[in-house]
Amino acid sequence: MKTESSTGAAIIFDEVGKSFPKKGGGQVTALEGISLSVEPGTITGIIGRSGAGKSTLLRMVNGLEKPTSGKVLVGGRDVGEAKGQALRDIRREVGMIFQHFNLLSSRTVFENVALPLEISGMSSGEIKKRVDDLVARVGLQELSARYPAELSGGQKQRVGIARALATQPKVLLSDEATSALDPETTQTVLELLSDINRDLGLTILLITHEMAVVRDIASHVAVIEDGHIVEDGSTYDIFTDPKHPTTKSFLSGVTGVTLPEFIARELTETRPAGPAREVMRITFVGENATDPLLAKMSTELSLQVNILAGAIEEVDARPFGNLLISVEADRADEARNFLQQNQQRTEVLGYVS
Ligand SMILES: Nc1ncnc2c1ncn2[C@@H]1O[C@H](COP(=O)(O)OP(=O)(O)OP(=O)(O)O)[C@@H](O)[C@H]1O
Repeated sequence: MKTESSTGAAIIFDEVGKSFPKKGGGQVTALEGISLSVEPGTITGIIGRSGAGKSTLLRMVNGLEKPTSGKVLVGGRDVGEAKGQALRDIRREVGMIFQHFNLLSSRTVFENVALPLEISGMSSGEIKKRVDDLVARVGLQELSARYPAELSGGQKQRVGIARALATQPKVLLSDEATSALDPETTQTVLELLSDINRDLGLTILLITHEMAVVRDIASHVAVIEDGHIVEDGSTYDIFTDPKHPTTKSFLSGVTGVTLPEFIARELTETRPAGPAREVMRITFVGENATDPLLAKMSTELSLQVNILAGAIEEVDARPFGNLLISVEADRADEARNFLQQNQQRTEVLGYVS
């Protein structure tokens, strides 16, 4: 089902800084030197811990916060400089959804979605048509006359999404929109956001503290820490080849591949004297991700490979595998060369006797 189509707008952060006055004098620096280009029609995740600056960054896109330095451009327009009608125009093009939904409890589903259109002065006939369409798009046509208190969390977020889309925005901001939902409901809401992105082409910028959300929906990701972007790129590249320790720590819970406890306990950083095995992580990426490379390596090199843990996952609709193996330490170089020649990444985790 397609409502009136819109096209996404680019969002550009150009050397953005933001500080707040501190109680009792001085300044708190919330963001510093933020440069990031969000392409029109993409879904970008901003991930960071509490207090990293995510909300401040997001709120600059609709002018709820103004940068102290640098510029934020939405569809080429400078949000920080915009005032009056120009700012209202930008805000109409930027919808937002929230962790706690922010619905009006005294209004029905229909009336909540209609609110931004009433404010914009649209006729009631046009409002009815647009709202019915949006309520159907988010799958709530049967519940249009219900009040928020009569809805589940997932249904409330669907109302929030329909309301955010009412003014046919070019950008949708999501402020931890699935953090208050259970995992199953989170999946259905993320799928709805993906469908909306695909059907309407609007740009989605979402903040989260969960890499699983990024994996499931975003094509790009920026990792933010203490007000700085420490790493950004395509979700696939970040998942398969993270560089920064913060990114690695966000990923450790989500790639789901860890050493079994009895091996982790024995693992040493340096090779022990005597016979030993090297433990390595192999990241299978791209077209070779599902190839039976290990079997091939074992046969071609006559090498005994022990598989310790592993999984194949999908990121941005592309497979990547994560395998932890051990091989005889004396022949580990041969194994690494073989894998690298087949375009796979390896990382030495340590040694066991
Ligand atoms: N209005 C404000 N006045 C003073 N300091 C602020 C204000 N808003 C944010 N800050 C400070 O800026 C920093 C970044 O806050 P921000 O809310 O953007 O982080 P966050 O990553 O969204 O955190 P959370 O996930 O907990 O919401 C924090 O140190 C915070 O205390």
